[in-house]
Amino acid sequence: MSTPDPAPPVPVTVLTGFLGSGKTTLLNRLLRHPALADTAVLINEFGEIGLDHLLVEKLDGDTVLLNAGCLCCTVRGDLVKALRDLAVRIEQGHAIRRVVVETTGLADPAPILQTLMSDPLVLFRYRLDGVVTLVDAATGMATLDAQPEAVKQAAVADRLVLTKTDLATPEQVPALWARLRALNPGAPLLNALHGDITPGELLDCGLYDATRKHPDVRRWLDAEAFAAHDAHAHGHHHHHHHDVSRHDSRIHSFCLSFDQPLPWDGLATWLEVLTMTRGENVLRVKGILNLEGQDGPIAIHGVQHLFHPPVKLAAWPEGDDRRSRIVFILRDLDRATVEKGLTAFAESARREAAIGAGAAG
Ligand SMILES: Nc1nc2c(ncn2[C@@H]2O[C@H](COP(=O)(O)OP(=O)(O)OP(=O)(O)O)[C@@H](O)[C@H]2O)c(=O)[nH]1
Repeated sequence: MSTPDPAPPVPVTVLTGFLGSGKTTLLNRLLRHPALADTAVLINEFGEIGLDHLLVEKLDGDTVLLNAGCLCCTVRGDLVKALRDLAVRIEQGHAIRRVVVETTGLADPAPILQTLMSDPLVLFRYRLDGVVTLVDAATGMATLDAQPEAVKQAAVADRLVLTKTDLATPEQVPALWARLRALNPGAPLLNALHGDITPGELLDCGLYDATRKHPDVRRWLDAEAFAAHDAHAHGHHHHHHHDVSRHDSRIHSFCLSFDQPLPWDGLATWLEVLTMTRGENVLRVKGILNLEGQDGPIAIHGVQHLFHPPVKLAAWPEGDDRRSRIVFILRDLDRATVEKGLTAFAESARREAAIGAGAAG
């Protein structure tokens, strides 16, 4: 008798955005939607008394308050515990099809993402679906100027949502869009007035969904968006060069693509060196790889010094695009340095393999 297949991992959406950017408002609206039936909400509160959980309507046994402050390890410990407890309830037959983690406005999303990549039980039961970052249209510009954490939240997002456009001036919105686009070319820019948004725009943007036939790479890692942004930025170089703020200019978001299959040895060694030496500046890396000696694509995903175990995908993306594409969101590390390092490690691994083959033959 065969054992039944384990339940598919539950998608986790991380909802972030600066203080008062409208996270609770949006979450309340979303939770009313049928697409979010059976969603468990975890709220990571900053401060002694969590008020947000009182504001999340439909509060029931599946809303857990993580009253942990913003110390990274405390947050991680509590989040692991909450996710483990939830996993037990799922096992007992409790219908939970999705998890939303609402972070405090001051939070760095990195430890939350890392939790989803490093705890064995969490890795088994859950998959990161995406990071949704809310930006207040009226105050967003000033917040991005003053708060490096807000810049980081916007840079690592899979979906960017502009809120409170009704309070913004007609000039503020396009200026903010341009700034967010420059920080994070790959994330679709959406609008939510008073939290009103279609769930489909925010959810299911992850890649690790084994149930899909073709991985929806474009939803997960929009390499074309980076190319379009590069072309646009170069065309307008002289116009927006001068108004890039100090925080923004530290962030480098770009996509490298490789036509030839890459040697895993070289790439893995290089990633290890990168995360060991510059881990705190690796805000996010995600990629789909065509590796030498592998038939199918491999997905990689990392945050700071932690990488999710590489995932073998069942098929190449639609259109059979077999190029390796890696998106980098880095601080104080530019494209040229990364490209040079990666290429050098790949070439050296190829040389070693050739020598090894020669010696063997
Ligand atoms: N005018 C306007 N107000 C909004 C909009 N979205 C949210 N708000 C209001 O903005 C305030 C803050 O919204 P919240 O949803 O509490 O924001 P939050 O991000 O959860 O706040 P923190 O938990 O403090 O970080 C509330 O008074 C909302 O009613 C919008 O689109 N337009």
